[in-house]
Amino acid sequence: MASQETNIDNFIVKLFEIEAIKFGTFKLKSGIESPVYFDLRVIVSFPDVMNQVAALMWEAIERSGCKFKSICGVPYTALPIATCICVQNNYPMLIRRKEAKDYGTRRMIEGRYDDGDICLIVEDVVTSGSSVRETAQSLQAEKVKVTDAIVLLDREQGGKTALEREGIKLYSVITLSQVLSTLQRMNKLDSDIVDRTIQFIQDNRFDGPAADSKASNGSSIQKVMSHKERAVKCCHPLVRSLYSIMNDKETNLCMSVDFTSSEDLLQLVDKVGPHVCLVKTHIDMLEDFTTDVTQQLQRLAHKHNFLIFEDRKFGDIGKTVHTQYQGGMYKISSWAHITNAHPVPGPGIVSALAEVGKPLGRGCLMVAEMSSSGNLATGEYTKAAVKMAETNKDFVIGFISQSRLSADPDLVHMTPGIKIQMGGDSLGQQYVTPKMAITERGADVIIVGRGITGVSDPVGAAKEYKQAGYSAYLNTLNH
Ligand SMILES: O=c1ccn([C@@H]2O[C@H](COP(=O)(O)O)[C@@H](O)[C@H]2O)c(=O)[nH]1
Repeated sequence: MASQETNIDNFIVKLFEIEAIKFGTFKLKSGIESPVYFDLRVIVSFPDVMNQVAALMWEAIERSGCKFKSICGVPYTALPIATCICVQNNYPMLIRRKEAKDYGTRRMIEGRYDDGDICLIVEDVVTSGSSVRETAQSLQAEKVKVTDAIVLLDREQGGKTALEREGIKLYSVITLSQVLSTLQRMNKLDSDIVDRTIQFIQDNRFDGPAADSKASNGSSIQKVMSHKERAVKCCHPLVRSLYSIMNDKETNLCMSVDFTSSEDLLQLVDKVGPHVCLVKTHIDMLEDFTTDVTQQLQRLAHKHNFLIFEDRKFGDIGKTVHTQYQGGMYKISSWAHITNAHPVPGPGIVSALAEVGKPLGRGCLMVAEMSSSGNLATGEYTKAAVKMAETNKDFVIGFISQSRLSADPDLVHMTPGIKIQMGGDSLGQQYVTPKMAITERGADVIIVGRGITGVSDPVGAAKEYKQAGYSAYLNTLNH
């Protein structure tokens, strides 16, 4: 059976082959010249592609966990897509007119609905989000609520953030970064076209800084608090230490040092230590682990003033994680200031880890969202992770996330999947730039692995990430 990733790869190639995705020079409605163009109108001529689009969009809808009574496609390209989804899954559909009729009911929304019904919007491509917004406004004018929208392709030019600010959560089946990385991997695109397209997207965004955005719980983030303020005002002593380090060293960079040799790990940490606020380990990757490694790591943390984060991603029942955190070969709680946990087993995981970590002043991050393509940490699952964090702030200090999930300044948002160049790897990792993670997605800390460890000059790269991350943070303060 083909994996979901292979399915998506094949689907992207198919869209390219039928010229629903084109590269070249295209004049957009706005007059801007774009190196990429999506013409999803052609898919109506390919019933197999229509079926696949409807199936992939339905899978994404189910994964999101969003609740709705009816479905409305944004006219015109998404109308047949919405029709297929509704017919295949037995959901009622609503149609939005673009112009009111000048006879009869003059209604802008056709179909049966009641006040307060929730309608899911379906769209083919999102750029700024304006077409989804217009459709939402027409529905809302008829007292139909809109809380979620699903798009086949997100061009990643800020539509998602802009819609979320207005209370509409946007889910996508594929993103432009995924299209670029798949086509490049399949030798369908040259790297200069990929680079030109990435540059175009970065230069033509429609959203503002995270400071104006809304958190998923609906509350506005009033003002971005500086690291200096958070070093004093945050409740958890570990969070205050982290912000104090970030303020003193002028860095929001966490290096992920995913090595198999202790010597390589310690040597690099000694060199890069001055530029980071955190060092993240996967200690079980080491082939030659001894307790000396964690002792040396602690010595380096002291020497260069950074905290240690063991990316253990605990995910079992309370009793098991209690023993794993405290004991075993690695004795994680004895040396790692921070660790993390999946919310999947339920709140018992937090209580168990807290029993071990709280007396030692340790902190835990909930893995609320992931960077890998097709991951399942979305929708209701993410919301449950946020709730677990917000109700356990004496031990849970924040999230591993891809977006700003809580307006509470006590909770730190750390974002992995960061590279200077957007794109991905061949195993599903997806990258955004430091600037995008901080200014648009609201990250407090950026986590960089191979962007530093996989290049010939890791110290130079660390300095570059430090500078990009910190200037993006300063930018959020100025807005
Ligand atoms: O959603 C997640 C959660 C954790 N990670 C971890 O971060 C680093 C990223 O490494 P790169 O080399 O920068 O891709 C790695 O240790 C992952 O296990 C993540 O990438 N995404």
